[in-house]
Amino acid sequence: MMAKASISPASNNLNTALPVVWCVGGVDCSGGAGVTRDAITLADLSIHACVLTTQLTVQSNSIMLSKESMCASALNQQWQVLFEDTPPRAIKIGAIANDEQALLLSARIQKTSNPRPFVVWDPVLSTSSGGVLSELSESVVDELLNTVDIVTPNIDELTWLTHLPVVDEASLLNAINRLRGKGAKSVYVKGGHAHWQKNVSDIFVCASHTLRFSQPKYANGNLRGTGCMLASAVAAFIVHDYCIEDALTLANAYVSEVRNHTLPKQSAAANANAISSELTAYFARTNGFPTKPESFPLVTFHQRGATANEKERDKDTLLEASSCKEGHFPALTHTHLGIYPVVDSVQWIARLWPTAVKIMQLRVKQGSQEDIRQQIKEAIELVKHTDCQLFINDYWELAIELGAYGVHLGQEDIDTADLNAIRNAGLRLGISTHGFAEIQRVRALNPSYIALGHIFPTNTKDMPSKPQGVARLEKYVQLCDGIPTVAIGGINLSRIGDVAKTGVSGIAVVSAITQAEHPLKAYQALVEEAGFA
Ligand SMILES: Cc1ncc(COP(=O)(O)OP(=O)(O)O)c(N)n1
Ligand SMILES: Cc1ncsc1CCOP(=O)(O)O
Ligand SMILES: [Mg+2]
Repeated sequence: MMAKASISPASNNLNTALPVVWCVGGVDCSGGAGVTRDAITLADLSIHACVLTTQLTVQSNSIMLSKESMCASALNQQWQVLFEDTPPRAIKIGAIANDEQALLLSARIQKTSNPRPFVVWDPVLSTSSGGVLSELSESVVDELLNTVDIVTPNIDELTWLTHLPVVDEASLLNAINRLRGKGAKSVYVKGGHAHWQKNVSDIFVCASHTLRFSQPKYANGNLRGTGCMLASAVAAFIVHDYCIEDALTLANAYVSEVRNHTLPKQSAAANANAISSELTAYFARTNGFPTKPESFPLVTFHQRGATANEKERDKDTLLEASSCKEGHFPALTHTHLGIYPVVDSVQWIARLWPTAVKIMQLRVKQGSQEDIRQQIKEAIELVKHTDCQLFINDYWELAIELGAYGVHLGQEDIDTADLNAIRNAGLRLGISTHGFAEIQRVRALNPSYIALGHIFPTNTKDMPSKPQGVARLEKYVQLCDGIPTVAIGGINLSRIGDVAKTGVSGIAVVSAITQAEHPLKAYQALVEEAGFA
């Protein structure tokens, strides 16, 4: 499983109906960007926004006339009055007018502990109409970088923060490294202005890994404030308890859906009514939680090595990211999978196959290579002339050599396994995932099924991630968009009914069968309770 950056949002002291996020930034009197855009985005994602104003900008959709900065003590008062009443679970910072404001904010944030809010800094330098909003000295920028959890510049802002030109992939990575060297815990650079890229490719870098988020090139039309929207959405999804990788994936999909939803379509109706379409295009429509599979970015992932050659390896993976393996793994023979027993010996396969089970997995975690090889061989032999689709966990080379039906791999395995060899040998491939980012990573590989877990707490395996629950499972199934899905983790007779209602294609279980007093009866009861009979 991909290592998740360890970031957890604080919880509110107040028993408010909605979680609270503070937006700190400038008021754009046209409503297109700034804290107005933040508050609308947050409300759209079921968050209450408190607004701490740093400056009033007098601007329309096309021109910025002037700005009036708030003095630091007025900003301080806003902080004080809100803090007792509606403490934030996250803070989204936008345009900071000057050093005084910035130092006040970083001092306040550093003193806020227990619970400590998650802080996103979108370092807005200027308006889309060209007005400069922020003048910060280098030491103050560094202070802020060391205070916040994530900084989200676009390419120009990255240059502003680092004083480094960013003109291609190498200089982009160099500037990100500079930012991290200055103390930024994690950096998310928006690639919208990266003229050298074929697709829009945003990049997230933290201490342990790098993720790329790619979308086809888009036109923003008259839509403003998409950077504010993205950073606010990240704060919102963190507060809704998503890990940072999933929060970024969801925020990216959210902005994409708002854009698609807002910009005029090239339809006859839009053309006939071009003037009003133009006008409405300034004003982002609300969207709610993103759900459309086509608006989610392609995600590629690279674990950062601990060796000197790290830079080179990062580069390799990033290049590889754009060429994400083409082709599909073979489809499953039966896609209504039903109950999917995952067992640790060939004896269990022998015991269960008379049930007419449609899919099983041999997951052997102990024993000599010779013993494992023998078990895989016998298991393949046992199900050879049956309907049962047998997947071999981990041992993809043996699975190919011994002619298995399929292989099941985890997130780390797909970094090292030869996926082309598996596909060329005609084996099916199932892959484990643990959230939105991993699903988007894996969808691009066109596997035979996607496993989703762990849904409930489990004693069978130590899981670094949190249980996902049935509500998220339902969203994951929708995102898999027709690729067969398998739910796994802590699923038993009392939980299986709710799991089956999500529309998942199969339900994998270990202990509910292998620790049952009567495993065959337990299998049958699960089939019936899930409505798979
Ligand atoms: C159906 C199914 N889903 C998930 C897993 C877990 O696989 P993986 O992440 O490779 O972890 P291990 O099983 O190897 O511990 C699975 N085996 N089957
Ligand atoms: C292998 C695995 N991967 C995610 S959860 C899990 C174990 C599931 O076992 P159980 O069904 O006993 O909770
Ligand atoms: Mg495995």
